[in-house]
Amino acid sequence: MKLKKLLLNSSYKILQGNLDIEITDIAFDSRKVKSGALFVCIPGFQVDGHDFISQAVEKGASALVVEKDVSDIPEHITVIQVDHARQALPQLSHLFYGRPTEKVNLIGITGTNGKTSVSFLISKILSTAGRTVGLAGTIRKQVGEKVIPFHTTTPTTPESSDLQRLFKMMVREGAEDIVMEVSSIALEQGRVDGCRFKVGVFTNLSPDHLDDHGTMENYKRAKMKLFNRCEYHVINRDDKVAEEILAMATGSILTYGIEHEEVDLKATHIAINAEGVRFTMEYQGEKVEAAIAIPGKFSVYNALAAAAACIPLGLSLEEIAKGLAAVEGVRGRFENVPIPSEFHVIVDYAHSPDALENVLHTIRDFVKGRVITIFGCGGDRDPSKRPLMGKIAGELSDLCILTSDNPRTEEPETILNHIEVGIKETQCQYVSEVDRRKAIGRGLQMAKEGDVVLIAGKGHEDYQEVNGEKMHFDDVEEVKNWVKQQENVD
Ligand SMILES: CC(=O)N[C@H]1[C@@H](OP(=O)(O)OP(=O)(O)OC[C@H]2O[C@@H](n3ccc(=O)[nH]c3=O)[C@H](O)[C@@H]2O)O[C@H](CO)[C@@H](O)[C@@H]1O[C@H](C)C(=O)N[C@@H](C)C(=O)N[C@H](CCC(=O)O)C(=O)O
Ligand SMILES: Nc1ncnc2c1ncn2[C@@H]1O[C@H](COP(=O)(O)OP(=O)(O)OP(=O)(O)O)[C@@H](O)[C@H]1O
Ligand SMILES: N[C@H](CCC[C@H](N)C(=O)O)C(=O)O
Ligand SMILES: [Mg+2]
Repeated sequence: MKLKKLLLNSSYKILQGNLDIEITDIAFDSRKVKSGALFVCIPGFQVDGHDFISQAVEKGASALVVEKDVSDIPEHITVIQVDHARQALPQLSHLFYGRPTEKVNLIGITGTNGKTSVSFLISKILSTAGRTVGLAGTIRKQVGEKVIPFHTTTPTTPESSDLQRLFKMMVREGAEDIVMEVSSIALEQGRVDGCRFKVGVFTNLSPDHLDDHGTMENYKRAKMKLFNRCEYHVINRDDKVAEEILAMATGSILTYGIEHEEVDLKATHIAINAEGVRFTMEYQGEKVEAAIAIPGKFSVYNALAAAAACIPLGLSLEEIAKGLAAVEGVRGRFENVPIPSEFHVIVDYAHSPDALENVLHTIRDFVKGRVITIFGCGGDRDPSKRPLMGKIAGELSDLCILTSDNPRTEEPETILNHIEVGIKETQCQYVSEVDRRKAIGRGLQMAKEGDVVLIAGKGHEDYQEVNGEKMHFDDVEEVKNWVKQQENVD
């Protein structure tokens, strides 16, 4: 595509060269530049893309988008200057990849907890109804049955040009609907600018990512950015910030909830047990029985969010209930690990105070024996959540084992000390064991008939990140290995 066409909707200054050149690719990482590419220089949090111009040129870039003044660029390279390179990238990419989001129903989910779960539920409902669905989120990116390979460091919501490329690929593979998680960081950085959403879903808001956003107010404002670019807004009206979102919503509104009197989609007659939840879905006077094989009140909320998102896509309540019934669970989300023992083991991705509290309440509702919680908190992430999670785990468990969860560049012991501050406010017995494998072994060893062992924080993750290195580690696999070891000892 000609550079001139790519710049159609942008304001820019030509520093050198001409716009009548063919662009074959868009890159924001100099290491991935291909011959004929447009290299967009982004000043990042770690390094500055402008410092890698010579590498991009060596690799064959034919044009640059910069926001700073640059010099000594070879004459044959066209250089365009914009105010904000990261903000220019989505618009350029949207045009370069042929406006893919205008060819599908794009459904975006934002909120502190439940994005991955709700996106899986929506995708299951739509695929059960016979539609081809694209899915982009934390666990994987896929279209239909095809998993799209991505580097392990790719964020939940990829950078805008990766995202638009992914959308194009999904459209080519026949996707009619694309369901994606939209993180607050992505909204803040404009990664979804240029996307046209058919439906935007808000699940809930509770403290997390305060290291990135500074205050809850900023965090909330970032989340709200999804709701000025959607045709339909699906809002959890039981959440305390729902009214604020409703007040600024620009499209049609569909609310859901359990407690609030005035919602469009309501769950009543809720029955929760260790296997899952059953409830009645009520919408505009119509009632349908629904069930989903993931326990917890939060599962009812996730099912309602998914159901409400599918209504503007033309699905009936019966089709929605059929899709929910087909859900077999989501990897690492309240995942029951089958073991030949008289106690239960649950692996869950709860890594925020609110998520941990929800999961532990759910377990408390059905546990016959004790609750043994094994968890930690991520390094280089919001330290304010550590004592809060310690307190919640202490209040709702009989025994806690504090351990490592991606310490990254921090000392694992320091993180555990922060968690201890909160757990010490409770009566709960606890031990600290930085080695997660040993911690899991210890928890399982201590478990007796009727107990539930919760291994929280890593869910689907298959690595432990220490000092920039990701080593293979999988909580479910660890439990299975422990079982094998016991069998060998016996
Ligand atoms: C904090 C954050 O948002 N980081 C993202 C951000 O990085 P950055 O701005 O710091 O980039 P940088 O490393 O300083 O590099 C600046 C520029 O120079 C380029 N570069 C760099 C090196 C080089 O040799 N050549 C080169 O051209 C880079 O490609 C980049 O364009 O932009 C990068 C390019 O898109 C992302 O890969 C990176 O995500 C990192 C992997 C990350 O950890 N992100 C997390 C925090 C994240 O986004 N998480 C959210 C939230 C998850 C949740 O909801 O819980 C998510 O959506 O996943
Ligand atoms: N609706 C909900 N409300 C509160 N907690 C929830 C909800 N849904 C799931 N959880 C809890 O939060 C954890 C993370 O859920 P999920 O992965 O769906 O959220 P997410 O928003 O995608 O998280 P991330 O931002 O890390 O990608 C689950 O393992 C569960 O413990
Ligand atoms: N999207 C979250 C995931 C956290 C998962 C937890 N295991 C951790 O490493 O803190 C983040 O990157 O902050
Ligand atoms: Mg997620």
